[in-house]
Amino acid sequence: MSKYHHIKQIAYEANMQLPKLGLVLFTFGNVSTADRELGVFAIKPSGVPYKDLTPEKMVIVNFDGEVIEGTLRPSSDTLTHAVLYKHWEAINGIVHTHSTYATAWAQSQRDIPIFGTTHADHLTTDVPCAPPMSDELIEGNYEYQTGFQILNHFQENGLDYKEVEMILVGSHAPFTWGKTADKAVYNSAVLEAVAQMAYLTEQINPSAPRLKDALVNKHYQRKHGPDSYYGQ
Ligand SMILES: O=C(CO)[C@@H](O)[C@@H](O)COP(=O)(O)O
Repeated sequence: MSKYHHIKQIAYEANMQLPKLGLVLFTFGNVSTADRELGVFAIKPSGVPYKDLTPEKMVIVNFDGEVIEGTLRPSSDTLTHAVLYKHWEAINGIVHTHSTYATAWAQSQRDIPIFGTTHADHLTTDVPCAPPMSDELIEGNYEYQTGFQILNHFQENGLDYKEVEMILVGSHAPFTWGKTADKAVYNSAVLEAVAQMAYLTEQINPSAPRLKDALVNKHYQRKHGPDSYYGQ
C-alpha cells in the first residue's frame, strides 16, 4: 500500500462531500489535503467526474506543485493549492468550488457584506474578494499567480488566514481552507449559504444595513471565544 494512502482517502472523502452538499456540478471543483511531515498533499485529478473518483485516483504533489505519485494529471488548480500550503503552514485542507452564489459575487468582483448573524458566527469581516489579475499575470501561470493574488490580498488588507478561512477570487470563484479538509469543506458550504443570504438581502432591500458591531462580536465570540467548543 502507498505510504500516502491515508491522505488519498481523506482527500477522496472530502471531494465526495462537494456534490453531496450541492457545491459542484460535473468537474467544477477540487479538494486537497496535506501531510506536513511528508511534505506533500493529495489532490483530485483534473477533469475526472465525481462519480468516477476513487481514493487511488488522487494525485500526490509536493509544495512546489511537482507530482510525486499518481498516474492522472493533478487538478489544474494544483499550483494555487501549493502556494497556499507553502506560505500558510497552519492549513491542511483547501477547497475550490464554483458554487453558484459565491461565484456570482466573485464574478461581480465584490466583497460579501456582513449583513447577518450566520455570517458573524463564522467571521467578523466581509468575505474578501481579491481584485482580478492584470493581463500580464494572466498570460503567465494563472493558477500559480492566483495563489499569490490570495496571499497578497490578505497581506494588503491585514487579514489573518487563521480567522478568515475563505476568499473570492475576482472574475473566478471561491477558495476556502482550514486545519483539516473537512473544515475547508464546511467553510465552502458556509460561504455558499452566506453568499446566497447576502444576495437575497440586497434584492429585498438594496439599502439593507450591515450588522451592528456589537452583534458581530457577540455571535463570533459565542462560536470562537474561550468558552466555545472550538475555543477550548
Ligand atoms: O476553475 C476551473 C474552471 O473554471 C477549475 O477549477 C475547474 O474546472 C476544476 O478543474 P480541474 O478538473 O480540477 O482541473
